[in-house]
Amino acid sequence: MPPTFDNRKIMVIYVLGGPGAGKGTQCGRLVEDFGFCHLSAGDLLRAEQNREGSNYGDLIRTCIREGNIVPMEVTVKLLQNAMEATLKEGRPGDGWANGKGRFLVDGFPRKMDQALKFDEEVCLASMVVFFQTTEEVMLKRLLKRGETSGREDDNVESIKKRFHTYKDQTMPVIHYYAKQGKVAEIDSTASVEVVHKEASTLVKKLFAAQGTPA
Ligand SMILES: Nc1ncnc2c1ncn2[C@@H]1O[C@H](COP(=O)(O)OP(=O)(O)O)[C@@H](O)[C@H]1O
Ligand SMILES: O=c1ccn([C@@H]2O[C@H](COP(=O)(O)OP(=O)(O)O)[C@@H](O)[C@H]2O)c(=O)[nH]1
Repeated sequence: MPPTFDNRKIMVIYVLGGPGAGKGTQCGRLVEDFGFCHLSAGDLLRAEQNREGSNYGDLIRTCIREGNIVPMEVTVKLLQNAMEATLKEGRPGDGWANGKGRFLVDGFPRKMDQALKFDEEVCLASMVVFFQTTEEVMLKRLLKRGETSGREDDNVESIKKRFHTYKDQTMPVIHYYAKQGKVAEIDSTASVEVVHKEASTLVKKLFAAQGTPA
């Protein structure tokens, strides 16, 4: 089966990094700069978990609390549906009309099976932006976020499990795309502003290389 989306019309950038590395924050800033559609796999899963009538609520809740990866079929379908809905809506004037669009896919793929399935059945990513910092920094940020996020996984026990899953399952994905020359690494230890400048420069370079207007 050919991929659902045509890479001549769709640009996808994967945004990866450990839990609390700053993926969501930086995606928000890049949306302001470039008008991307920001799709957070974690947010889509949490919305599905809370959707009345969902068959996956309990499965997603348990996986998230335990820091495990939800079976790929669920997440890939949610992303695919969200992309289709966005493209159908269209946002003329923002590079979205006529089935064209650009997406920041945040926190995905975090396991090899997801990466292979999305590449094969949905579309290829142009680049992986990889936010890298220490576990110490991530732990501190997540505990602070946990004071207000209401997230069931922003506690020490779940965070430790998420770190383990990240090293065990997600780092191989980053190595896989690095071998394809697609990974751009950014040290996200610095302030939001400093990290944002670097991320923004990277995206501009990608647009220039692809002949896409910023
Ligand atoms: N560069 C930064 N410096 C300090 N705090 C940050 C920075 N980037 C993000 N944060 C904060 O750290 C927490 C985790 O960031 P978030 O973007 O949610 O990470 P992720 O999506 O990678 O889990 C949030 O509370 C956010 O406000
Ligand atoms: O493709 C994905 C993305 C997220 N998750 C689950 O959602 C949780 C939270 O992910 P999110 O990206 O929202 O937060 P982060 O851990 O990066 O802070 C993860 O620990 C996983 O349990 C998943 O199963 N598959």
